[in-house]
Amino acid sequence: MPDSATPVGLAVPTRKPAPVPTEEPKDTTHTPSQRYLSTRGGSYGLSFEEVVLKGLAVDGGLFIPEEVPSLPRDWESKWLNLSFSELAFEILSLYISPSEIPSADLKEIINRSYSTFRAPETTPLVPLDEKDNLYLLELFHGPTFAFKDVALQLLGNLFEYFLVRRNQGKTGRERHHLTVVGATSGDTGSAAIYGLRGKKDVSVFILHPKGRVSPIQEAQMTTVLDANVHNLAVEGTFDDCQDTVKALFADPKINETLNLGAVNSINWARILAQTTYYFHAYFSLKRSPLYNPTQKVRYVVPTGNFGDILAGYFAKRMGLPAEKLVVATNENDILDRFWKTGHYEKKAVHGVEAEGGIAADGAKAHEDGVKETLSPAMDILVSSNFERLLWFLAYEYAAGAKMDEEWTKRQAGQEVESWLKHLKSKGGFSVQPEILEAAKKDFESERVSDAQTIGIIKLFYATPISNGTTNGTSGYKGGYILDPHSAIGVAASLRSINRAPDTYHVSLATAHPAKFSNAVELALKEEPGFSFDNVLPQEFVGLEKKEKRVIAVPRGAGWEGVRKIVEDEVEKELKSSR
Ligand SMILES: Cc1ncc(COP(=O)(O)O)c(C=O)c1O
Ligand SMILES: N[C@@H](CCOP(=O)(O)O)C(=O)O
Repeated sequence: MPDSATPVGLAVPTRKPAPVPTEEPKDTTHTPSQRYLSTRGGSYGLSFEEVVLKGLAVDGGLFIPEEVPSLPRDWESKWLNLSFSELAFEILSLYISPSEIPSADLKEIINRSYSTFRAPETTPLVPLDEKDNLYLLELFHGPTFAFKDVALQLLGNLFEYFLVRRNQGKTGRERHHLTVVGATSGDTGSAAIYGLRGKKDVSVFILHPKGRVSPIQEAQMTTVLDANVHNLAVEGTFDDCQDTVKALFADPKINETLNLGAVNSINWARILAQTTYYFHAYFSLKRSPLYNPTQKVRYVVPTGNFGDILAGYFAKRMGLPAEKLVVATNENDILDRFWKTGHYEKKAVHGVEAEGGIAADGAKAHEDGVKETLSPAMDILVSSNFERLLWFLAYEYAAGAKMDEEWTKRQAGQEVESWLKHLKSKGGFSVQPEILEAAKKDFESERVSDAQTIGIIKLFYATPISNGTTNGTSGYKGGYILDPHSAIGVAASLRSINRAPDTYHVSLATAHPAKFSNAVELALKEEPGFSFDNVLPQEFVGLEKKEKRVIAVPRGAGWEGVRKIVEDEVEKELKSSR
């Protein structure tokens, strides 16, 4: 068995062990920072620690805070020059009181989480076209080269902190053992594995759709040989993996015996952690010598499971002056169709879906409805976090009835539940015109085809960066190599700039291009001087040839088949470790 401190697969910085919590736990009655509701109407009075460890509410809903805190007075001047970690501390402290995690501990967890990032600014803001006010927010400088590291480094350390606190003085089967189950279309899996590999009292099971993640993503996950890491290659789509994970959470038996934990963005801590970079980008802009305070800011987000952009929505609700959040989808465009029509339907109903599963722009539809695109991490039909936005939209609609707060919240939960029942039974639902209007106040949306994605990768490689700095992806001076997901954001940004010139556009760059050789090679192989080897970080060289460990899950195994694998593997682990 490899030593968990010895990096396998990825060359990683050495991690410091988690410190023992600085204060004695005050039995089990940590004063909760605030309580959390379920988007399906339940209110369980749970604390931050409880929602982080549970992941999903028992009614199948997602947790949301009862109150979205407002920003402190003078936040703009007080936070202007803070580092990423200092900013994360200020934001997280609005949700987590020191009685739940003492401030010194929270600071230490945050600092440790971001010490693994390669960029000193953690998430640097790079000017892509200063004339057009277009900036790229590079979120891929963490250990696995994807934006997921920002939240999953923190979540891994939070899990560890809570488990150390719960398990003090306990031995053997008395110890709280967490069984993390997650679904991935490529990036969450490796970021979660990296955040949790070798951690005590945690087993990790990651389900990925076999053959539908990029070869580097697959290797990043399956070459990690730590005993507590289990990769499951599922015959099916990402949505099948996500449905299986949700079915496991809905099963009281496994939930009780194995203490399931979530690493997907259904876990509230993922969203909370991601709000930091929206603020960080805002302050990076404000500190720039060219900043014009009369210009507004838009954030453009390549979107799949709706977790990344939802963090922006929370930042906006807290008070960040984001004029709009722009949803950028690939050809799996359920979200774009929602903003255009008010219908949330699994199956495309507008003109782009042509007969025989071939769309007008040449995209192939899979028999299961998901198109395989050049941005595979966003090949998702049902975006789980959209449910959280639906709750807020339903809440505001219900508030029009001017009833008390309890009634309004209950009403919102019931509305969400009824929409989701329709999604399950009829494949879709429609919202009231007022709700669509409310959704349009904060959001716009764009759909970007594969052909457009390739066009954008080419364009920005061929166009020198306006200030001539070395870009963060390859060291190439002049042009910029975008990964296909980030390219979708940039394509949507250019369209948004046409509608809203004189507005800053912060386009979120969600992965390093080396993870997606297929799209990058397709776009750039004929460009003079281009070589994919120059894009490849040292950490990826030879990765695909390393020893792998993976469990195959045949089509038809169902969630019960996965449950059996999880139960058996956890039992083996517990036997060998205790
Ligand atoms: C590289 C990349 N870009 C964009 C996304 C979409 O993010 P979200 O699912 O939070 O909408 C993902 C996956 O989630 C991803 O891995
Ligand atoms: N694109 C994701 C899909 C899972 O999304 P999550 O944000 O809910 O974890 C991936 O790369 O796995």
